[in-house]
Amino acid sequence: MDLPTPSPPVPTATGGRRRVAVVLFNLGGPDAPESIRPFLVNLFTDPAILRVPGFIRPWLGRIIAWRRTKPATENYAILGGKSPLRELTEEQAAALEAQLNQDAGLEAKCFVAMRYWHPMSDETARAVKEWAPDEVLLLPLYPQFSTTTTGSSAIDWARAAARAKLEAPTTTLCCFHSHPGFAEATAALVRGAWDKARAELDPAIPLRVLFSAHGLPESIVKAGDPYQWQVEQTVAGVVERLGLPDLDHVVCFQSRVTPQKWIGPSTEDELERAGHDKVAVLVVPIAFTSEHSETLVELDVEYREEAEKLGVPGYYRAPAQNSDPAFIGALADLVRHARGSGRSLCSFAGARQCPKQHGDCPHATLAAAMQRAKERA
Ligand SMILES: C=CC1=C(C)c2cc3[nH]c(cc4nc(cc5[nH]c(cc1n2)c(C)c5CCC(=O)O)C(CCC(=O)O)=C4C)c(C)c3C=C
Ligand SMILES: [Fe+2]
Ligand SMILES: [Fe+2]
Repeated sequence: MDLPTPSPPVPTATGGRRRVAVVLFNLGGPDAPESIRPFLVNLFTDPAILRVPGFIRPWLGRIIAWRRTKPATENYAILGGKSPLRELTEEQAAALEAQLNQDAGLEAKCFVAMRYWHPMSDETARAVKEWAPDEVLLLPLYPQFSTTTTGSSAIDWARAAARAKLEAPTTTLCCFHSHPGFAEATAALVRGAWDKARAELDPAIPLRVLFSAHGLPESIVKAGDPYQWQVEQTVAGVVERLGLPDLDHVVCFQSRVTPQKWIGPSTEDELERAGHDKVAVLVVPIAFTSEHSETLVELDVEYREEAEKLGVPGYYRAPAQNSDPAFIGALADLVRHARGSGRSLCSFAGARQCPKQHGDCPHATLAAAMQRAKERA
């Protein structure tokens, strides 16, 4: 990917170890039942999510959030009334910080900026400013780039950083969908789950892997989002490293929440096909790097029940990466590469061009969108 606007490294303010603030982006989740409605309002009034004219958005977003509150509350009730995302992301931040601080010449501090619930960009940008870093690295915890996730977080960060008068040189990492270390770490987790499932299952029953990614409205992909293509790249990289010849596998999409047409096949349709084919399934979450409501409720409760009803002869689930040391090692590698790249928007070493989006690439236009957000702040 040709990514614009180089920002050359500057000498350290301290003259000693370079102080690098790493800001981990994630979506965020409610921390109590009463946070569910305002969290959903934040989500559905985001222009990256609800793509309608600006004057309608605050109204329509609140109506959609109001309608979504009941099913979301039921889901979070299963998890004790809150999302585990904040704690899990903070654990990832602490593990990454420990790895990075083993590097000579580097003093790293990892911060968390959630898009729709606390800690959000404004409070994190103020904390980063107070720490006075020599440079800032923005690290999405979404492996694949979508304007609805990484793009939205980066734009929100640019606004918040400008308001906090945080002027340290900043590098934004766009994605790491087929980074070798990430693919290796993910494949090891899938392989462990596969071996466990195979050991439990009747040897006569075939096992199919369902790589289940978060869905997106089809219109967002048609508008140029490289997300679906990058999900396919992740799956290809993981399958290559699994060492399971002729693996029966499919990429599918879960968590449809609006009535528009979403990209497919849906994970539910794939469960139906597995029931029809009488094959057991190993479901692998492939677009989230930590457990949250869509893995712990949708995959572990709802789809499991659905699979039973559909006559699927076995249902297994691979864990999300969370603070798996190999995954954290891959993040550390990404941080080292990105901060040394001399670019303000950085891809990872060996990233392949997205064939459809090249020339009109959302990563390339992200720099301009971040600049506009900064100017408007
Ligand atoms: C139009 C709506 C949505 C789009 C597009 C969307 C994209 C998207 N989301 C994730 C990852 C997560 N989503 C989470 C929660 C969540 N997402 C939506 C809607 C859209 N997401 C809603 C309404 C919610 C709230 C929960 C619910 O009502 O079901 C979460 C956090 C879950 C938690 O534990 O709190 C994550 C993470 C991706 C990767 C993505 C597009 C690529
Ligand atoms: Fe979502
Ligand atoms: Fe691209």
